[in-house]
Amino acid sequence: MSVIEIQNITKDYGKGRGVFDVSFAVERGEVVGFLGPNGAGKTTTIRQLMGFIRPDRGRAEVLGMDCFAQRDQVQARLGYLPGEIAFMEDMTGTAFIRFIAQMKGMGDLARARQLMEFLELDGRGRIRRMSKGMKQKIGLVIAFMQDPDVLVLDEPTSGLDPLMQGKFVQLISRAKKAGKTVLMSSHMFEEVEQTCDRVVIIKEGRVIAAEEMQHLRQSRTKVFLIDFATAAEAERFCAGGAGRQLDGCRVVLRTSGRADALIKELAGYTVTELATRTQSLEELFMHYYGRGSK
Ligand SMILES: Nc1ncnc2c1ncn2[C@@H]1O[C@H](COP(=O)(O)OP(=O)(O)OP(=O)(O)O)[C@@H](O)[C@H]1O
Repeated sequence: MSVIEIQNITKDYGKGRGVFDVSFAVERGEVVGFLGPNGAGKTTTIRQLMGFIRPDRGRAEVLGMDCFAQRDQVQARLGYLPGEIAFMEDMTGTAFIRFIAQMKGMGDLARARQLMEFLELDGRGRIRRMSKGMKQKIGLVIAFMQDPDVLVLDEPTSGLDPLMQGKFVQLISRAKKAGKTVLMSSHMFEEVEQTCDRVVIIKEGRVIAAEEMQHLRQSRTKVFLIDFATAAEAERFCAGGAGRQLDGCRVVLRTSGRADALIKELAGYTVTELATRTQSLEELFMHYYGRGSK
């Protein structure tokens, strides 16, 4: 049985807004990225998973529990980071974390303290005066402090600086090693690439692709920039195969093949410069986002 199971959920807000017939599952120990452009339906899907809203049709389950009918149990078992966190602004960060821990029936705050230290969060000030990044750290401490088996994170690194984004990646890696199950929505391609086993891509309320990260990595094309000693050599190379573009003494080659064949072919030429660039994950996703819904 999958840890998270979403079956054909539809939440129709009218005028084509909402989510439609969304299905996917997350297995135990898997880290899945939930990606899509603004307004695609990521938060709407996650809110149904948390039991905050009831699907018009379909069913969402976590650990075998119905997310709406058994929402109290589901919410108690999940580590959840909302996209927009509602804080008690007059409390200090530490007091708020303590308050949530009490509500969750947690006696031991050692893990919360460790997380605050790891994220370099000084929780003494009032939340009202905190930056977005500091508030996000509070949200992360709350999501992780119970050491939950399942984590659902909506835009976890929004507002975090690159150093803290790196720390977040470490948090996820540790969670994965400990066998936790993670679903996270994100706009940050780099962190998704570093953390996720699989991605589910949603566009205009519908899932348009679900891919293994390994497969995505392999399907990225490489771009080689090859400078030849003479334009004649560049022309000769260019005529030798597909995907080659001539620019004076330079040839731009796009390929998803291995570099080995290219290197062997180039041995017959005088190459003055060779540079390579891999298509970024962002470019690859743009290809999906740009594609029409199925
Ligand atoms: N309560 C609501 N009433 C009406 N429309 C809504 C409601 N909640 C969301 N929507 C609409 O549903 C669509 C999906 O919104 P959602 O917040 O799920 O997108 P998202 O993928 O999380 O986007 P973002 O990355 O911008 O947060 C949007 O068009 C949004 O305006």
